[in-house]
Amino acid sequence: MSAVDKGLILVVDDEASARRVLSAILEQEDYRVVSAGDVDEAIQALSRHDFDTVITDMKMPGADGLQLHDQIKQNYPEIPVIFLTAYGTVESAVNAMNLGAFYYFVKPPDYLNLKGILARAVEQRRLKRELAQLRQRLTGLPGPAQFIGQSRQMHQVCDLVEAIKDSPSSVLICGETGVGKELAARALHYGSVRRDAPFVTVNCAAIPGELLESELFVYEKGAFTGAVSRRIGRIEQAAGGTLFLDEIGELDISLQAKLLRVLQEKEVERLGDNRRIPVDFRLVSSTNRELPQEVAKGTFREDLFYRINVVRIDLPSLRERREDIPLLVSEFVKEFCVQEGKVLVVSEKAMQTLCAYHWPGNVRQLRNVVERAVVLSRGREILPSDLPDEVRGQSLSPGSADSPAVIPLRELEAEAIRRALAECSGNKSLVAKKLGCSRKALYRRLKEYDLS
Ligand SMILES: Nc1ncnc2c1ncn2[C@@H]1O[C@H](COP(=O)(O)OP(=O)(O)OP(=O)(O)O)[C@@H](O)[C@H]1O
Repeated sequence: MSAVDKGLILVVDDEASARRVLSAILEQEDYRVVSAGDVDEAIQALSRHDFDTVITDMKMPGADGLQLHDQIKQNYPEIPVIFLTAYGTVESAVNAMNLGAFYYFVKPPDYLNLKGILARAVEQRRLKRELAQLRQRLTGLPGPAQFIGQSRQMHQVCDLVEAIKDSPSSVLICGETGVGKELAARALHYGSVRRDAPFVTVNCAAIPGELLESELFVYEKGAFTGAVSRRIGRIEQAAGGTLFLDEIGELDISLQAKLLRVLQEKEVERLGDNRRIPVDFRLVSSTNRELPQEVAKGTFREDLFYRINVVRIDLPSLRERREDIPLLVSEFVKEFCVQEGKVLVVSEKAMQTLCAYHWPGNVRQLRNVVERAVVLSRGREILPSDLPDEVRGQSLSPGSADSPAVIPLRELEAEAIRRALAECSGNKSLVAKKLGCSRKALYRRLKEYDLS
């Protein structure tokens, strides 16, 4: 970061000369500037960079400044927006200020005045950012969970979480490793009426059988070899709150029977003194196994399966919702830049590489890759060279270590469209040209594969 870096500004104007003049003036003042010629470009830029302020023209062909303002207020409410407007649109700019815009100037603006207002906007943005960080530190982690994702699948998950959060019914969260199952469990708890009671996690895969039993149920001194003092088991600890059994598919068959009894009788038998204690908790479980298959094999009790699976939440893998990758990347970059004290953006090529990878470890892997890139990056941009070899080197060639030997044609076609969209920054005419199909055919496939 330059010692005099004053902040990152997005300038939006359909007139190239107006963009150039304003950008040059701001750069002279030690602001960094990204410019966009229309609202679509501006929205793409917003998903990639963490702007301190947006300065936008009001009237533009297609979507106008007001629509951009709406989008910013919805998705990035902390970014101040300054309007540049012609005399004819002053009324709209005043309305926008009533809806939360920071300021407006009639074109051509008095640049001295504009610089003063911009400095205040940037300062306000920094204060809000600091406040959010302080709040997060004060409330302490683990806290309420925040799902990042705009895809249709993530909207469906969030709607389901919202609909069932206050119900006492048991929930089973299914999905591959790293898709956010624990995050969903936290969202359920911290969004619910139980939020002030404990959220207790037990990882059934990480704790061996006998120890797991002692984790779950109270044990007394001498209850079994190694038990030296009295302690409240996890089930009792979750009283009034949520018990999250991570990887429930790993629970051995004798513990499955004990858990089933607890769920049926709403009582826990204390290990060691055989007293029965009433318990009230909501059970949320997660698994990356196909439990019906385990039931069929006899390794998971059918009666327990029905008890824990009253409501099922399926979390999609990251490759099934690639449109969320740019947003996840930019949020993780912001988070790790704060941690590392850096200011970084992701280069176009690096973002394309991230969007094209198939992410077997899902969001966890993406988060780790971004953290590593932020730590390694030496310049102002994250480049493909800051990404690990496996992410850079992946191709759709059959038989490579990570990719399946046979790729369904639909998947190949959807992948080709995603890559072209990323390469052409979403310009549909160019995408259609590059793919050698008509715009109409492209739009049909975009709809069919749910790509935006
Ligand atoms: N939608 C999301 N938005 C933001 N962060 C996410 C999202 N999904 C997952 N993460 C992050 O990815 C990491 C892994 O998430 P989590 O532990 O919830 O996954 P999991 O499905 O429970 O994994 P496992 O099956 O391996 O236990 C966490 O750091 C989590 O915060």
